[in-house]
Amino acid sequence: MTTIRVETDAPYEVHVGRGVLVERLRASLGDAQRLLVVHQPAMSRVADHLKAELDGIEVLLAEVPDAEAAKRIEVAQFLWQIMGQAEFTRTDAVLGLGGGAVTDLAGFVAATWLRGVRVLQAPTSVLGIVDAAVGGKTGINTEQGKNLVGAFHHPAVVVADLELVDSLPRNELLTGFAEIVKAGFIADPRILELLEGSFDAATDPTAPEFEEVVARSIEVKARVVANDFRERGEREFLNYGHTLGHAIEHTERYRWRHGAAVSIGLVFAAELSRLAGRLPESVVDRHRAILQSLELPTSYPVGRWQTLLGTMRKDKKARGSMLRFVVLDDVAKPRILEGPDDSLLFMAYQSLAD
Ligand SMILES: NC(=O)c1ccc[n+]([C@@H]2O[C@H](COP(=O)([O-])OP(=O)(O)OC[C@H]3O[C@@H](n4cnc5c(N)ncnc54)[C@H](O)[C@@H]3O)[C@@H](O)[C@H]2O)c1
Ligand SMILES: O=C(O)C(=O)C[C@@H](O)[C@H](O)[C@H](O)COP(=O)(O)O
Ligand SMILES: [Zn+2]
Repeated sequence: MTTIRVETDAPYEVHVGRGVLVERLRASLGDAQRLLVVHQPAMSRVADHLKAELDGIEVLLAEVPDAEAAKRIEVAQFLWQIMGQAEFTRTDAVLGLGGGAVTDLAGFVAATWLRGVRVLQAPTSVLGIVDAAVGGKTGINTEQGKNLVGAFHHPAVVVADLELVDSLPRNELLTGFAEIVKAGFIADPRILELLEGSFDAATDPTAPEFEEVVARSIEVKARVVANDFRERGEREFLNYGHTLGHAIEHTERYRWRHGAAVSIGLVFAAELSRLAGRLPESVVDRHRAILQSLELPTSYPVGRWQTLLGTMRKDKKARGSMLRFVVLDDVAKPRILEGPDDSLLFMAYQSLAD
């Protein structure tokens, strides 16, 4: 088992290993008398197993709709209702069991119930393990956009049991790699070398290369959120590729996976960096080559620019009417580009055409 400590004002550990779920969760329950397990349909058998194993505590199971359909106020309301009926108190705890959509939702419900109860995160997708479950950003979507309502709320522990990843479909596993590629370009070039060295090994959950890219990505995230939990500076770099990525998810009515939209967003941000005179073309090409080797999309139909631009104006990095983007000066040299000309943005968008 690998353990990575996140040194925030309320430090916690991220455990990654096989068969570690029950034991690590049990060790982190503290004095909770009730545990609300918020899980995706794909995790219902694991949730039943947890209920049987965690004796001495009342375990409430709440299955929520799959993927982004869970990140809605109606689903949060359903969970608040269960907690109210169970007389859930401040010593009780919530567990997010599933992909990033569920860890975001469970974290949000824990952050808001009684103004904050403990949340334990058990991510089961690659994306959830390397990114969503770590760092304490929680939230839900609204009609207007992605993650527009949420709270910063540290998890008490993150337990990533790689045995659960065995059932993750291959395409879902690969979309999670968009965030791994992001971590490589903003902070850790070794991740990119490992991916380029052998895509097969790096994406095989039983291979040491997979464990290394996963651990390195978590370490990138842990370092950044320890320095800047509330995103007043450096944490914005974790949003590389997300300004357009989130707008695509919204425009596509959340039928796209986050990782697929971020993949296109990464190419857009790299092209914007190049057009702004910062990044050599070779590094932009490297983005495309790595993402395409992972079977992730790197192009997007032209003709949706005005809708996407309107949605990007609601991005959390915007200040008033000024759009702000994470760009690169080089690999591992992220910067903020403030208020680029619409014409520059449009040129970057046009470069996404097939
Ligand atoms: N809070 C953060 O810092 C942060 C970071 C990155 C992404 N996110 C959010 O995470 C979400 C994306 O996460 P995701 O890609 O995991 O999507 P997801 O949670 O929708 O999961 C993707 C699919 O995989 C299935 N699945 C998950 N684990 C499985 C398993 N072990 N076996 C079989 N099926 C499994 C799910 O049921 C779903 O159908 C987005 O909402 C995104 O905004 C949040
Ligand atoms: O943890 C962060 O900070 C990130 O930006 C990580 C992103 O991968 C993640 O998708 C996050 O949910 C985006 O946050 P948002 O603030 O842009 O909604
Ligand atoms: Zn993301």
